[in-house]
Amino acid sequence: MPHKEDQSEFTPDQYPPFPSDPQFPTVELQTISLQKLEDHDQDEIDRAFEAFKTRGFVYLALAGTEKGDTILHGADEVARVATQTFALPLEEKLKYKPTNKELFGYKNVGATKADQAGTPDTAEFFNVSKNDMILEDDQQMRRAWPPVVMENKALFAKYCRASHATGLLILGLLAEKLGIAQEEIEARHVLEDHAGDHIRFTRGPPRKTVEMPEIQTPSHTDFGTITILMNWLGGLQVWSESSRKIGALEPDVPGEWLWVKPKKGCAIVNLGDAAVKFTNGVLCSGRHRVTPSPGEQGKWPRYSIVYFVRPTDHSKMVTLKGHGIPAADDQDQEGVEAKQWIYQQALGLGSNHLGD
Ligand SMILES: O=C(O)CCC(=O)C(=O)O
Ligand SMILES: [Fe+2]
Repeated sequence: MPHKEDQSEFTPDQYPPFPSDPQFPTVELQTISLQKLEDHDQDEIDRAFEAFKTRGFVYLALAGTEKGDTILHGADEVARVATQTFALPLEEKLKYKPTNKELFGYKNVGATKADQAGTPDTAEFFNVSKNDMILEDDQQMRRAWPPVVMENKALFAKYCRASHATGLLILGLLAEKLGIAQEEIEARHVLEDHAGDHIRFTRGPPRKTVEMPEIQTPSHTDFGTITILMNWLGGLQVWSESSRKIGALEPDVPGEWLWVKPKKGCAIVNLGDAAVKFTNGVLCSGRHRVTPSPGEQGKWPRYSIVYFVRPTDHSKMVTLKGHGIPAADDQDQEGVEAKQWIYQQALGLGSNHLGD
């Protein structure tokens, strides 16, 4: 078992606040109430729709609903498991590298290029597959997981179910606004069907210098449909201008990086490239990256817990039909399957840790 001090790496009670210095300009995101969305509050749905069309990112206030409370409290527990996972020796973690054109398992520091010059990233990830975690105890998993993950399977299963359902609730409401049939969304995101969905633990090292030149996670848009992110320290930045170009490594429109201040009681929810694809660019997947935390916050290692909702492996990646979706020339085609589509996006980001 890991030592007790390994767990002290995640100490949210001790974190200083995000600095209010103008050298760290922050983005204004809409705060959307999960409870109001669950209650089908039309004003809240309209605000969420606008935000996902223009910026692709919102704060989602979680407290007060069963799913929201599971994510809010579960994220702290998952982060504690993350500290134990990352505390394993590197050679042990490397036994869990991705295989089979999937992104599950361990991504070591430096496995991705942070820029065109090939500068290595500084964050490590561990991606825990939804489909393995939601199995009954007597069912065969597709992959091997470290004992610390296996011991917490029930926690992960609960977290996956709550996050998946929250993502689907939002996607269903956005689909309704666009006139997309609910079955089109549901059929592509059946919980038990195999998908690239996973809980990602991320760990970024404390900042080495005030200048903080290094990038923990390079500029990207998420590949899946919707992402539910829990973080406690600053470091996440979004590109100020929205873009609907799928797959580019760097921003393709002029703008600047703005910090996303973590907000207590809220998840940060953003759409991914699959949502852009399904809606022919009506919905936006916000470009983002992770740098070391600003100011005093940079003294702590930075953890985040991310849930990626992705289309199931055999879903066809085509533009869906709906009154709010401009016609696209792929609408009557078969489309590439999601698993292949996502793998290609990952390779496009310069990942060199992926098996095939
Ligand atoms: O750590 C964060 O705040 C964001 C992580 C992220 O963007 C990702 O893992 O895709
Ligand atoms: Fe991301």
